[in-house]
Amino acid sequence: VLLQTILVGDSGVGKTSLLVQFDQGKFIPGSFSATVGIGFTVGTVPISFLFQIWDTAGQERFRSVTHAYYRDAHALLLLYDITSKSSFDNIRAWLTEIHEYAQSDVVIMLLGNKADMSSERAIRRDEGERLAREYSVPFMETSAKTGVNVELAFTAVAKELKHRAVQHPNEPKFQIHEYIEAQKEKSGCCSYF
Ligand SMILES: Nc1nc2c(ncn2[C@@H]2O[C@H](COP(=O)(O)OP(=O)(O)OP(=O)(O)O)[C@@H](O)[C@H]2O)c(=O)[nH]1
Repeated sequence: VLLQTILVGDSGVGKTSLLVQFDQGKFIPGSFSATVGIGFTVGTVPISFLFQIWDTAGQERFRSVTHAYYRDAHALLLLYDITSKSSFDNIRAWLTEIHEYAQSDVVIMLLGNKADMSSERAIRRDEGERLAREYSVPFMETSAKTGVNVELAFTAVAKELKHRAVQHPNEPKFQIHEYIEAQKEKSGCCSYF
């Protein structure tokens, strides 16, 4: 099964960095040149599902190019930057676009990236949580720099997709929210913030 996950969000929120951190376990500082068209990388996740990951360009002028890719996506990681109010405000616009172009059963997760930059924080954690609750999507803060919650974000999405794919009628439904909360407690993630 090939699972396509797309990272979506404004330019500079850290989509490419998050992908590199997940795929290679490292942070390469400095700016990547803005992704032109569609960046592409393949990574494996612990549950050995092949993930096909699209890293979409956040820049307005590339949007028409990316619409076509929403249709085939199984999951969307929607990113904002916790130091950028505009990237947070634009999440609603991204969600509108997602609802317009993506499959109705697409798995969506909201991520507040750059959680390591606490001194420049512009969006409180509970603001992210509230927005996520409003749209009934799971949420966590991540850092492509320190790696906090990066593995968890991708793993939770992969598990959700796997359970959907192999769901037996009598099996209890996978609860992505509960899974994330349990993992967060285990890793003590939240003391980072
Ligand atoms: N401190 C910190 N910096 C980050 C983090 N993630 C990304 N950055 C930095 O933010 C800048 C933008 O990151 P990119 O990964 O290029 O962002 P992008 O969303 O892929 O941007 P586009 O390709 O333009 O859409 C770079 O300078 C990164 O080094 C993070 O978690 N913490």
